[in-house]
Amino acid sequence: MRHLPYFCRGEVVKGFGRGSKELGIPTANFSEQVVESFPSDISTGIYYGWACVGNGDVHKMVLSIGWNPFYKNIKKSVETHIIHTFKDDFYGEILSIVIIGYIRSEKNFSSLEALISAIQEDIEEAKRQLDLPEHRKLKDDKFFHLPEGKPVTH
Ligand SMILES: Cc1cc2nc3c(=O)[nH]c(=O)nc-3n(C[C@H](O)[C@H](O)[C@H](O)COP(=O)(O)O)c2cc1C
Ligand SMILES: Nc1ncnc2c1ncn2[C@@H]1O[C@H](COP(=O)(O)OP(=O)(O)O)[C@@H](O)[C@H]1O
Ligand SMILES: [Mg+2]
Repeated sequence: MRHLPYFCRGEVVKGFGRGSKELGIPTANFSEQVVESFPSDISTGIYYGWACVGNGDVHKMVLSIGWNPFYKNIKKSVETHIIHTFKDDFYGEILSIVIIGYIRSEKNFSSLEALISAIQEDIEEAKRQLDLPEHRKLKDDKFFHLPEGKPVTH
């Protein structure tokens, strides 16, 4: 797919607060400025890749780009669920990600449970894909070791 792998860094901002509360799956949302900096022709949908908060460890992640049709958002969002348990929230911190592969398009669902189980399947698919040697190597990319504080995309 075009644009992949895509490296991106930006501040974590507040969303609608649904991820943790309604879905039990928190997503770190990028600011509008970062969302607008994405290539306009990048497909909306669900992706997998690697992510790190500040200078922390690099973890597996799943990412959603789009309008969340289940919730009919008006603004496009780019949200990362990091496959790791954090002790605290990290609003205001710099999140660095590399988007590696596409999983599926965004969908509407007939129930919250159906949305949650689709996301859980995405997480399992991401875990499997990211164990492949060609995907694992991006975990060690120098991008993750550059000094933070430059919320610049490239
Ligand atoms: C892996 C993954 C897959 C998702 N798939 C869909 C989807 O197919 N349809 C949809 O409406 N929202 C989807 N979402 C987005 C959730 O609806 C969204 O993360 C949730 O509403 C939390 O939003 P918030 O950060 O504003 O609280 C997905 C999110 C993730 C992390
Ligand atoms: N594993 C995780 N992945 C993503 N965000 C996490 C994780 N653990 C804790 N968080 C925190 O939860 C927040 C996201 O929760 P969420 O309910 O989606 O709220 P919001 O709607 O404000 O994005 C993130 O901004 C981050 O501070
Ligand atoms: Mg969120």
